[in-house]
Amino acid sequence: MAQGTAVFECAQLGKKYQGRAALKDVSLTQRQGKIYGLIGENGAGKTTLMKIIAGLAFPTGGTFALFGEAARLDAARQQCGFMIGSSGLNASMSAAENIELHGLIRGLKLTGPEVAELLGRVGLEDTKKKVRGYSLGMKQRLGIALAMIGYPAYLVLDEPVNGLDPLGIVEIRNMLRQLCGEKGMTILISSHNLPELFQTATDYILLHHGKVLEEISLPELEMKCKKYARVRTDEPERLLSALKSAFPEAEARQCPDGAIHIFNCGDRLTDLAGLFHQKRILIEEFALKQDTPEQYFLSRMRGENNVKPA
Ligand SMILES: Nc1ncnc2c1ncn2[C@@H]1O[C@H](COP(=O)(O)OP(=O)(O)OP(=O)(O)O)[C@@H](O)[C@H]1O
Repeated sequence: MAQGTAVFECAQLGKKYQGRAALKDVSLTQRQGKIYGLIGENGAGKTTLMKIIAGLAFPTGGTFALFGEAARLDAARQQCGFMIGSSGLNASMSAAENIELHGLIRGLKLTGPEVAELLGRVGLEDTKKKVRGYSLGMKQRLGIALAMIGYPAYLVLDEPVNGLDPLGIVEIRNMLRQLCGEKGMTILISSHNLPELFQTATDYILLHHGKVLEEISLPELEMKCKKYARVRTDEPERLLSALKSAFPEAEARQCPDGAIHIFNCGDRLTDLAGLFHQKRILIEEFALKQDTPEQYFLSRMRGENNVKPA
């Protein structure tokens, strides 16, 4: 599959449960070879979107396609691997037996070395131990291995690092990035572990109350997380006007608490302070700040807007 080909596309996708909207007008395109981080608060609609992709829930509005196929979705799903909710582990079987069984369900008769390779990728030993004796982290690793059977072109993982210890999280992150590079897989991951997700995903989708609030690539996110000046004044219009003439490249964002965040002013903070002094604009707060990706998404969810200097 060519780099950049659309793996998943949806338009105005909606889902209502008993009349209550879980997804509203979601339009997205996910392209081959990228790792998408799906972010959102509890109840934002992340699992619902993944379930629709997997065929475990049905949309009540809109359209979607997998690998360009909107009609024969079952066939398209043969190229996908899913870990959503309880991953269908058989507690009375070993990890290898679980993989063999799920392989057969998917029409694949896996060889011993293929099973061992999958177990190795997720850091599980090929023991006879039954899954019922596994820790949460081991079950999680096995769930990821089951989704990876046959190395699908599109891997959808709901909270894959949930229950893993810090070392396990790093191992799974490295493994997913390796798979993406080595096999050209496209991966969709939801996670509440944002610092971890920011080290894994190449692109981010922010869901909020069932809507896509933002789609952003890692370089764009890094740009958004650059340094800014936080200024508070009771003369915001005069400040924005002075800013426009002296710093046309500056971008100002008004926060709900009344403060103005000024981006693209680089290292010219002293010039900025000098400008406000010269224009006799009373400044109550003036500080140099830098958002983390987490703070950036939180501020988006709180509804902070960009305002152009007037
Ligand atoms: N089977 C269902 N029946 C009724 N309502 C549901 C069902 N599944 C989800 N919902 C509702 O749909 C909304 C979105 O839920 P969803 O599980 O998709 O969110 P989420 O972003 O995955 O949340 P979390 O981070 O808590 O897993 C929530 O309000 C939830 O209560």
